Amino acid sequence: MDDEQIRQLIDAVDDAGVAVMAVYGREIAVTQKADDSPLTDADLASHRALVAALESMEPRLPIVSEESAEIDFATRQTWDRYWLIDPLDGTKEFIKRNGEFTLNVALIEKGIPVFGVVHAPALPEGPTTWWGGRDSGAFKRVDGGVVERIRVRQLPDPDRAPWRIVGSRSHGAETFEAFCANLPRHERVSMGSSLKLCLVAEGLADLYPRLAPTCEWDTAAAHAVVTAAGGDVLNAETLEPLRCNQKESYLNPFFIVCGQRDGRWEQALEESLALPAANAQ
Ligand SMILES: Nc1ncnc2c1ncn2[C@@H]1O[C@H](COP(=O)(O)O)[C@@H](OP(=O)(O)O)[C@H]1O
Ligand SMILES: [Mg+2]
Repeated sequence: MDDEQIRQLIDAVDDAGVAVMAVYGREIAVTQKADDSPLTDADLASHRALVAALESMEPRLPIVSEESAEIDFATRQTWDRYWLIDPLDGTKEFIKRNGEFTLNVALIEKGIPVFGVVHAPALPEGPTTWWGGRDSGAFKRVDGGVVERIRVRQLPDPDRAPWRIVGSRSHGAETFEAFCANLPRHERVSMGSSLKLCLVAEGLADLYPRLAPTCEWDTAAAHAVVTAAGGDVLNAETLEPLRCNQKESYLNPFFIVCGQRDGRWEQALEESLALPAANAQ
């Protein structure tokens, strides 16, 4: 991605954020999808805006969106590069109107999220965008202000500063608790959507254990930001980096997001994965 493409992409996600906020400002009609997850007009408005923008970009690449994902694996396997989007991540938080939802666009190359944009249009500090890629580093901009370079932090000595562990507001509380129970002194932060990965990318959280289901579109864009900021998104069983487009299903394995790589949490992960709740994926 060159600078002009990055600018175009960030503008496209900003514009889709405006479409989402138009729905946020009025009464939100919610329907249930086949898998029982909620869907609003905002998911669809954002999907349409992002797809139209990506289709106008060069080079033209295939697109997988949470709202248009029925593409068989045999076809997807032939793709070297494609866009993977979650038009509205944290739909439950959107409905609760707590601001913790995001728009997500990732560029996937040979299964690896190499560039990502995450946009949170309704945070108290103002509309916020994180982006990053393999060749460019990771950045954040709040409310159209200055662009700030971001970086993960080193896991502190817990006797001096507690580790900061971020978990979902709405999913996987049991396995999150089990993981935390095995850690040294720490504090817990609850957050909706891919904002959890952005907190790690910025060095505002140390670990995000996700020992509960997610899909590839939930994580890919923020995954690219985390790796560009010096962190990792690792399969919780193998500790190998997460990859997209390796199988028919879009489900991610359980994973852990960490800042600067450090083995001090591996024992806690092993112990929490041994629990029945974690094995019932
Ligand atoms: N049983 C399940 N299977 C697959 N994905 C799930 C899931 N339960 C939750 N998720 C994913 O978790 C995301 C929300 O995570 P969090 O609780 O951390 O905000 C949802 O994103 P959407 O809001 O885009 O549907 C959804 O994709
Ligand atoms: Mg999602």
